[in-house]
Amino acid sequence: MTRRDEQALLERVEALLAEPDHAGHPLHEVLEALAAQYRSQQHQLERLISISDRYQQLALEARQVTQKRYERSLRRQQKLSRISDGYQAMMRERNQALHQASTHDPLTQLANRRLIDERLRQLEAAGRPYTLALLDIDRFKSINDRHGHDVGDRLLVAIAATMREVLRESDLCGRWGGEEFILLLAETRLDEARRIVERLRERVSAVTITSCEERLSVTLSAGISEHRIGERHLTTLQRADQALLEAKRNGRDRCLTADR
Ligand SMILES: Nc1nc2c(ncn2[C@@H]2O[C@H](COP(=O)(O)OP(=O)(O)OP(=O)(O)O)[C@@H](O)[C@H]2O)c(=O)[nH]1
Repeated sequence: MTRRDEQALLERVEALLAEPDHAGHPLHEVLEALAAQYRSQQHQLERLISISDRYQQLALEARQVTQKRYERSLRRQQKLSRISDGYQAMMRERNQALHQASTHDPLTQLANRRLIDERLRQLEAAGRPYTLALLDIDRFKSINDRHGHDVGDRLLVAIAATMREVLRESDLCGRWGGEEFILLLAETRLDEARRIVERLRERVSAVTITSCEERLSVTLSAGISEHRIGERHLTTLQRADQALLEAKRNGRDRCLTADR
């Protein structure tokens, strides 16, 4: 029976009870008590339902407040983590830039003396074989004197770019001084190093830049030395330097290996 049916039945009972003809009927009193009992129960049930509805409403509101608070705090955390990510990325970039600046030459972007020194020490400590070459641009002063320092700089940058192109990933090329470069060829014997440096010398001599409609190019002299087991890298460097001096004395635009 639905609630509506129950209500209709109760109304019928109450209507019957209200009829004067039924007053004094033996069932009148019992039925009246039953109807009153039913009304009271119905009232209590409605109160319970209303309390339960209010409780559910309160629980729903509490859940919504908690949900909103949670979403607000989540948005705040997401914003904080975006700021922190951005900050970390900026720090990473700055660290990389600092590392690049401390290990590379600002003009040519080649490795600087500090990085080359570090690699030489590492190779020496690890006992790994290597050959190194010192390369010096020939008569570079005359380029600066005739065309100015800026043109000299452009030529240095073009030469450095060619060196990067010619060399293997594993080779390290650095700017050793003003117009002097160094190559560090790990796991490379003297003969192979000589071939590499010769190729580099030819490629550098083909590099040209234009200044006042004049095409400028230069040549390179190089001294090559293979590291000997147990010797300090400074000694290897000194031999390469000697070979470079010899190359200059012998007319430049050439590549000499140190005596073994
Ligand atoms: N443009 C420019 N010139 C530089 C730089 N560093 C050094 N130099 C110049 O390089 C020239 C080197 O001259 P020198 O040492 O006399 O040697 P060179 O004229 O190359 O002659 P050789 O080495 O004997 O063949 C000098 O004029 C320096 O000023 C630089 O960063 N930029």
